[in-house]
Amino acid sequence: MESLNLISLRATSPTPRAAAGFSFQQSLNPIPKNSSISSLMPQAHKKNQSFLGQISFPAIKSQQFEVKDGSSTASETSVPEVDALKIKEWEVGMYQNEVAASQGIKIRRRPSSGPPQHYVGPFEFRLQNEGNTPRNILEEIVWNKDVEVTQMKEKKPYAVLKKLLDKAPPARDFIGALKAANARTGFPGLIAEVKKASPSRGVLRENFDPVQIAKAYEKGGAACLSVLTDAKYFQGGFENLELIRNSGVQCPLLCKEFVIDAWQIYYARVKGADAILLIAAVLPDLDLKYMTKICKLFGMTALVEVHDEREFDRVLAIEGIELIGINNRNLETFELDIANTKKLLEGERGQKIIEKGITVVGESGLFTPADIAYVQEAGVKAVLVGESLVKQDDPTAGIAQLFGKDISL
Ligand SMILES: O=C(O)c1ccccc1NCC(=O)[C@H](O)[C@H](O)COP(=O)(O)O
Repeated sequence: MESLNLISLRATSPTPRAAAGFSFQQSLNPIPKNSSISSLMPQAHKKNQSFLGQISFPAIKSQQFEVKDGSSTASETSVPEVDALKIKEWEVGMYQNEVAASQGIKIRRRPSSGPPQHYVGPFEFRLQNEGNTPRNILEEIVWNKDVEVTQMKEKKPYAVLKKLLDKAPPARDFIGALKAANARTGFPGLIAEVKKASPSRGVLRENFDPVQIAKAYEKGGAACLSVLTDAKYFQGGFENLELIRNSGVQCPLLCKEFVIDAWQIYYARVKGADAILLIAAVLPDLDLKYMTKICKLFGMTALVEVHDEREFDRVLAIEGIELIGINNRNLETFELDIANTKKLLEGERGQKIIEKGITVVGESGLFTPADIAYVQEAGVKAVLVGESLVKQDDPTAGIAQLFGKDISL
């Protein structure tokens, strides 16, 4: 039975929908042109489409991205907000969860039991139950991101970003930089992470100057940099990405975000990102395909992250993916095991990677030259390293220590 816990009681803000979060109408991902919603449904779910028949999809305020002859446009349609429409939005949100679940994705994109907040006069109550309580940290991050992106999109809609895109400097070749570093040093190309804190480790560096750290990494021989842009859980920000981009640092930059909406790719590009992280544990195949295409359109690289065999197989089946990260950290439990990289690259999967010419990045938990040698032996051509470098007083020296050699030369 559902437990009824009063977990918050506060005056409502002037914009209760935004304060409550989980407002779905602006957070629907754009649906590729010429796709009907039923064509996006897995077969197993097609029989269960009672609510779909009643939804007029064009009527939902949505932002649709169109790709035509290599050019991109975004359009917005508005309709009056009515209660019935809100109910439909919930149904669509739940449907997204269903599609994801059918692909083995355990992370729910948003709460499945309806809006968690209930308004009684000026007060707000939350009824806690399994459907509206995140099951793990990754799910919590994703649900919060949904609210955050909805609010950011209101401030900077596609039309605004499109104009800013034209002014952004061209994207740098992320994979090219990794390959060149690998060829030059004989070690995996290094993506060094500019990260102040993380949910699993807390604050990693009190005295955190993103530009100083980025310059130290570049000096130490990093091929590329990864910049955390999430503020709530990692104490990062898009301002860090922008500051580093404008500081004269030449390394291509990865926007380390929790992407749930194509709008975030536009925003990252405007802020100077050359690459962006797409997490297979969060994004269904259709999103991965679609977002990868948007990245290509912008000259950006998608780093598609997997943690287990199922995610790896899904991603290997998608055409056009050139960079795959194997995360040694389970983002639901925080468990770290660098043997995960080896396990996933053994046998047929490793063979497929070679045949398809995909570059693999070993991610997380790399602290010593032996760790680097271990994942290199497993088949990676690049590594993504955060904690062991960012904690060093001198991150330049930290890189030489990590590789057991000065790789800047
Ligand atoms: O690190 C976390 O606590 C975490 C929690 C939830 C989602 C993502 C998380 N980390 C992202 C990463 O995997 C790392 O930042 C990255 O791979 C570098 O790892 P490390 O070298 O171990 O800092």
